[in-house]
Amino acid sequence: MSKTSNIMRLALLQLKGSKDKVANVQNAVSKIEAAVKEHKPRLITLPECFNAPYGTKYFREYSETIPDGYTSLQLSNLAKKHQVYIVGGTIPELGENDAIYNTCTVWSPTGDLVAKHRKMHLFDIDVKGGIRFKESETLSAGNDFTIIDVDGHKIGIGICYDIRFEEMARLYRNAGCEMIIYPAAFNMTTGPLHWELLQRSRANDNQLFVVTTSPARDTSAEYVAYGHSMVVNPWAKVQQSASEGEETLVADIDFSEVEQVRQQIPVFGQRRLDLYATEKKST
Ligand SMILES: NC(=O)CC(=O)C(=O)O
Repeated sequence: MSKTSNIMRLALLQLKGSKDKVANVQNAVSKIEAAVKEHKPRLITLPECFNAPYGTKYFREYSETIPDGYTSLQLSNLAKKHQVYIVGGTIPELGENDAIYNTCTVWSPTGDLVAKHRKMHLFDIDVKGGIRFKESETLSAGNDFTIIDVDGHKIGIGICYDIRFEEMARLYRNAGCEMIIYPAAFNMTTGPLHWELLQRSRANDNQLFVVTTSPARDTSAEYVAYGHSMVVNPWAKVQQSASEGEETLVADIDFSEVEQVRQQIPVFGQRRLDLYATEKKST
């Protein structure tokens, strides 16, 4: 698709969550409706695990099939009704052979499912005195990279822990991406340490926009999300950041900044590919 404009308005919906799936989805519906009415975004992003509690004991219980499950149908209808792209955060997906995935769905303005990204790197950490989490107890990992085209701009999709793996972001850059969107739920241990650092690092490594959308922070929840949904520009500057609560962050993206930084700091062409390379293995 050829580039129709360098300017794109995003709405990042930092949403509260609960153990009530229907209430979670209906909250997303109302916030999407409000964002469209007030801001007319081209693309809307939702948080990781926005329709369910973020916890290994909940994933199977809250899982649903894609694209015919309840949450998918709601997002598809909204995308078509408002003629907007929706990067639908993530939901627990019931996949083939009864496997469960942490999956991001992307809906076009015609309501079609144009991409489905399954979290490639499962969040398995054990920080002493901090947090222990082991997605691999119940989830399977995805094996595919996901790139969408919005108005001629290639956008990579990753999910939360995927942001820690610079090879993935580099491969998106190598494929021509100007932005990477990560629905993500960092926590109160790793959030203060790494949330902004990782986004600015991936943006700087690859001279592209990095966009993250977190759940709102709920200190009564079993998993307390960090919040601070963010847009980082290709200069690795934080363009905009939400706070901790439920919030809609509206950002006007100027993709011409990507070319500007790449021309002024031309690291991509200066790589010593005679000595090293970042390569995608065929699966
Ligand atoms: N929750 C995640 O997938 C990742 C995370 O919180 C971290 O990397 O820290």
